Amino acid sequence: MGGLDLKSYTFPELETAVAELGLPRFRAGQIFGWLHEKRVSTFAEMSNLPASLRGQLDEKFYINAIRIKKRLVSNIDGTVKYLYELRDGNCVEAVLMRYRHGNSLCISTQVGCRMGCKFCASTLAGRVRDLTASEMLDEVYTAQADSGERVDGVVLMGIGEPLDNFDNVMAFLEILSDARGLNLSLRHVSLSTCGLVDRIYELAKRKLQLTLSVSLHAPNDTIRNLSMPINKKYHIDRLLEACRDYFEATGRRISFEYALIAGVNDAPEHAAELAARLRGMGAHVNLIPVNPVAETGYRRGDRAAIERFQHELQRLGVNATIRRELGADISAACGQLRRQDAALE
Ligand SMILES: C[S@@+](CC[C@H](N)C(=O)[O-])C[C@H]1O[C@@H](n2cnc3c(N)ncnc32)[C@H](O)[C@@H]1O
Ligand code: SF4
Repeated sequence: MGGLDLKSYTFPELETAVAELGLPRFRAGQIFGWLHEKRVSTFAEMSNLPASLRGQLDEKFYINAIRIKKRLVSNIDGTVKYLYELRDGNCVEAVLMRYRHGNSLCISTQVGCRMGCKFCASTLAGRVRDLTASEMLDEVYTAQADSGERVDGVVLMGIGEPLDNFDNVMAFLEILSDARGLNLSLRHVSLSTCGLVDRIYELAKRKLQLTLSVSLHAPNDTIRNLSMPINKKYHIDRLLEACRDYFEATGRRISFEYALIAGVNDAPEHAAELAARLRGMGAHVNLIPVNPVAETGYRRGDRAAIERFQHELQRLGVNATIRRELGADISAACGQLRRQDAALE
């Protein structure tokens, strides 16, 4: 087995690799199909390739695979949380959610996270490494194979900051949406970021059809500085400027995530401040009652406070919804994912 990760190659990269091996171009299509349509795990299974070529591939490349180390199923709503073990023994989590309009998989993009948001379990032990494109693809392929159901949408909202792993995430999206593979339209993909401004400009240039979600969680710098260290580098005004640029460049509306923390950011005046900042952006605000993480000490307000916040935003002309909670009994909600099984720690 070779040392190069063939499943992470985009189709054009695979065409180049095939040319370098002195092979005819059509081999690239065959190999890509085996990896991303039929999703085989060994070169031996690529039955329409000559044995000599399979041997050649095996010498130079490997086919990534991940293993389900643990699967938890919610008794409330059937949500499934997977603890996946990667080739090097590191673990990440993914969550399969079933909605009326189809199945959505929330995937991890890094082993851990270095962004340090105070309310988030994924960052508690820092960042170990980025995930490769093939590992992100395998989160999807493995959930599909295990559940026997198609994944209709993917959200990059698990462990990690996707824009801190930019190149691998871009390769992942290219392969995921390739018609020769899973062929999942980027219109069914949401990428969530804590707000890496430079990368938002970079992403805008690509004009992808995905939905960008920005984790805002505060109406001003004073509050945001307390819980999100990234805000010290990119203040809210700079972040929202990048969001406006993104909207203009792509025509895609941005969704803002706002986790309501009791007594911190959930007063009606915070809603008014938020509405004033988002005016004219066609923005959608997703309100999330902050999820409990033992180490954080943050608590959510009661339902009435959350609804009051939503109504205030709506009254001021900002579209706002309250996120439906899935998998509450298996710690599968936003910010509760870890790179180790909490029960095993
Ligand atoms: C875990 S992050 C991963 C994606 C990216 N790093 C980000 O921050 O947007 C996904 C979403 O969960 C939110 N989140 C983190 N901890 C949370 C908590 N305890 N309660 C509710 N949402 C939380 C994040 O702010 C973000 O909107
Ligand atoms: S909320 Fe996102 S960026 Fe912040 S620590 Fe968690 S995973 Fe990282």
